[in-house]
Amino acid sequence: MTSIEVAALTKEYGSTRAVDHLTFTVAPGKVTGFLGPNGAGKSTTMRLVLGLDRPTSGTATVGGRTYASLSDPLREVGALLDAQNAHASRTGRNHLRALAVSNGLPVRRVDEVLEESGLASAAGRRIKTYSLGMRQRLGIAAALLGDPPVIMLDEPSNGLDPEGIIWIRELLRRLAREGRTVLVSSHLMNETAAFADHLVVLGRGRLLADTPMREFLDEHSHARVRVRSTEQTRLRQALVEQGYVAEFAEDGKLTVEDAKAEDIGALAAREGVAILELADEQASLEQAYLALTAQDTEFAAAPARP
Ligand SMILES: Nc1ncnc2c1ncn2[C@@H]1O[C@H](COP(=O)(O)OP(=O)(O)OP(=O)(O)O)[C@@H](O)[C@H]1O
Repeated sequence: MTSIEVAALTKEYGSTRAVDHLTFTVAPGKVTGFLGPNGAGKSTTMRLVLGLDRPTSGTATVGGRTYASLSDPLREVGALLDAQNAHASRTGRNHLRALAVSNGLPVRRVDEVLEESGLASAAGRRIKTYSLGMRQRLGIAAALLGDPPVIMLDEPSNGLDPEGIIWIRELLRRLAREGRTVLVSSHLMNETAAFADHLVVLGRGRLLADTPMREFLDEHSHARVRVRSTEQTRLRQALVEQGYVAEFAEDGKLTVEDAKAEDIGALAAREGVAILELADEQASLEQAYLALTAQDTEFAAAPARP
């Protein structure tokens, strides 16, 4: 079982600290979602794990060894960093064949991964005719070529259509079930929640969260009720008196935090207020994530002037 270990990792580009004293471990048998806004340092961290860049300080290792010291790297770590860097005038199949041959991998793997990534029928076409989604699939096929126990994918859903997004989700789940170590970056919380067992969140190069997905969900998505009645102001008053936080939404409905529909319905009945609409709602996970990273977004839009 092979983990990815990042320890006190720091990378500076001139005066920019892209990765700031980062420590976390990516465990086998799980999909770990690597989240953070643009510029948070996700790609830099992955590049450092792959030895494509040298850390300013700290270490990034796979199974206790640096990538550069692995004797058979493609059999140990499969990675998708930039799907655009394949040789555009080659066919998809030839691109994978060249990779297999130069890395001493069995050529039969080429057809297996083409099949697995849904590219079999396009394998004879030149990569320059591929859509962005097909290039992503080709990049993922290349990452799987050596049948590695560790897989790192940087924004693999980029350019994929809804069918492709479901495919990647299922692929990631399967790779984790097979006991592999799977690290997948994204800047979308809801997308990540659909496949990740564990979350590592970065903001401006720093670690903001390293937590099981379940715990993040329990902690950050709370129950809330939306209610519309014949007497909204009176209902709100009654709710506030009972200790609820109840605010008017733009559509005139009341939003009651940390509440259940059945309790609010019962309270309205006691007050003699007629309910017109009543629904349980989960606060958006995306909002919790945005709140977590709000201070650390490099390219946040300036707030609108009133
Ligand atoms: N080669 C480089 N030279 C100078 N600065 C760099 C270099 N690579 C990354 N950076 C800077 O380091 C910071 C982290 O970038 P990085 O690409 O790792 O973030 P990211 O989380 O992957 O974001 P994105 O989702 O936009 O790819 C950014 O401020 C970026 O501008």
